Amino acid sequence: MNYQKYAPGYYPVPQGYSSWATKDHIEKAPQWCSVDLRDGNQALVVPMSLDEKLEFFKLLVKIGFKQIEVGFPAASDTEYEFVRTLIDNNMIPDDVTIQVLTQCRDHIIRKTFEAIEGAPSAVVHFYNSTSVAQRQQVFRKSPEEICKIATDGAELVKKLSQEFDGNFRFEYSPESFTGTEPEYALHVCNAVIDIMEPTPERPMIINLPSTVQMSMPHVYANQIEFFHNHLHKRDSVCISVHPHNDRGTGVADAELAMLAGAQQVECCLFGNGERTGNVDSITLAMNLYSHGVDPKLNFSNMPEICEVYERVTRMRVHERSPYAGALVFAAFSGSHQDAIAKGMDWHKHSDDSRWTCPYIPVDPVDIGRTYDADVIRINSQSGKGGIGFVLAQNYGFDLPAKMREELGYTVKSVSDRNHKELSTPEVYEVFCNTYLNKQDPLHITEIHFTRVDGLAANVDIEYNGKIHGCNSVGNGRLDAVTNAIKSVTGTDFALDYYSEHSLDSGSTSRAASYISINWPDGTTTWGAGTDTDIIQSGINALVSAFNNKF
Ligand SMILES: CC(=O)SCCNC(=O)CCNC(=O)[C@H](O)C(C)(C)COP(=O)(O)OP(=O)(O)OC[C@H]1O[C@@H](n2cnc3c(N)ncnc32)[C@H](O)[C@@H]1OP(=O)(O)O
Ligand SMILES: CC(C)C(=O)C(=O)O
Ligand SMILES: [Mg+2]
Repeated sequence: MNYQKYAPGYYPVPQGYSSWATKDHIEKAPQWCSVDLRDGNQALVVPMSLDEKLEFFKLLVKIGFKQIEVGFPAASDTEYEFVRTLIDNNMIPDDVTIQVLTQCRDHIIRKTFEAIEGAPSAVVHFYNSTSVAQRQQVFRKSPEEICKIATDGAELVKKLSQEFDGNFRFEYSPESFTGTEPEYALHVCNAVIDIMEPTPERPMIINLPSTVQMSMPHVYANQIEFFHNHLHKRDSVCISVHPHNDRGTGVADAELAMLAGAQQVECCLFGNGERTGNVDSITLAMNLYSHGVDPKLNFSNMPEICEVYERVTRMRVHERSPYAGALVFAAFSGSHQDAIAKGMDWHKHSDDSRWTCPYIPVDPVDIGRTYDADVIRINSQSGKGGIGFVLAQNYGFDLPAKMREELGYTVKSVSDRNHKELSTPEVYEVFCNTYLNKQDPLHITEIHFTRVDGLAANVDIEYNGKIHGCNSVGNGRLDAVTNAIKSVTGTDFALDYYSEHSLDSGSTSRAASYISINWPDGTTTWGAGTDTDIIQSGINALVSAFNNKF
């Protein structure tokens, strides 16, 4: 790889434009502008059909976008028809403004106005490339000639906005801004502002795209602050950013730019868009949300958003896509699971309403995900805490700590041996097969208790296929049965641990019991039992613990 072939292609602003760096918090949501239906759409292998665009538009409205770039009407019949369909069928809610993109070329601008004629509220977004590379290689024009493309475009947009019926506002982008000298880009933008004559009542948008991301995010933020300080009619101009993600820092670009004075962010769901995509609206909004700032977008039904997005764009939401991916709340590793299970429990019983659960930046339930299916996932990296959590959450078994540890190793080894994740029912199956109500080689077929001095038990025990009748005594029922088992089997062991809890609520509730017994050779075995009768549940646990020795 010949790194000498490359050099930085960006143009930093002079020193003195980084006061944004003293801020560590974004205080309010920006004006969001979805560019899913334009920048996102133009990057798809198969652009969306009219019906797909309509469905996506409705999804964006439902999420709460108030400004939606709906297309590039001059690009194709579908794009044009889509815009006309929205307008002609009154499908644009009163509080939503549509936006359309056009190059600064006469026939394309005219076609764009035909597409939006009669729109209740529309932003005409016109652009031309200003970068050094495009001036040299694509347009082969001087800086002033390139500036004239912008100002001619602005003149025509302004003229047609007075000729066509509709309520129009304007956005201008010096496209390839990040490859443009900031002073020159500022000169072009100010020339456009001077023509459009925005007012505080009818502001225009100056969009500073990182068309191709070329620098680290702080360089971009400095550029935004430079514009914030030097744009004409600043009180009548909304600074917008439109970060792409070539260097993988689109979110950082947008966030630092907001600190530096950007008021609008153009973005796409799941970071769809040209090449590596546009900045991801979900990450940006949820980053605000997770800091306690109202993002003004609603992602409470993330599974539905993923489903519609994947179907209409034919793209895939990556498993690690922030906040939305299938695995972003999943913890496989033992120490994470342990901390999460304890954190969840702490939150259940704490008065502190703020979410601080370890390893999970937002409560999955807030965005329509579930704890059991999404959070604790079991494989060979898992630990007793997580495995215990899965059993407790889904089946109500609250295992004693030592037993949980033993089950943990058993479950891990099954996953390791089979080289696969274990589903919740599979974890339960391992628990049942290993501990629950085990009947072999010993099984109690009949049992009667009578109270004398202490407790007497008359027990029929099937052991290794043979039935043995036995009378025994003890200081309680479990003790009497323990003595009967010892006498029939000729073994010696000591009851070490016993606990029980109810499994379900109501009159027919079952009890779950856990018993460990110590053996003369120093080993310990565990068993679990269930029954509607609490005594029988304890006996089942005892028998299981006994059987686990053999
Ligand atoms: C960074 C971005 O995302 S910008 C948006 C990009 N999106 C798209 O291009 C999708 C939609 N585009 C299209 O469907 C087509 O490109 C159309 C319909 C707009 C135009 O189509 P065509 O005229 O056939 O082709 P094309 O786009 O290649 O035109 C290139 C010409 O436009 C000029 N041009 C390109 N962009 C601009 C602009 N913003 N302003 C003025 N002129 C421009 C080029 O210099 C070139 O000029 P030339 O004919 O003198 O060589
Ligand atoms: C049209 C412009 C804003 C664009 O998409 C870009 O520069 O990335
Ligand atoms: Mg773009």
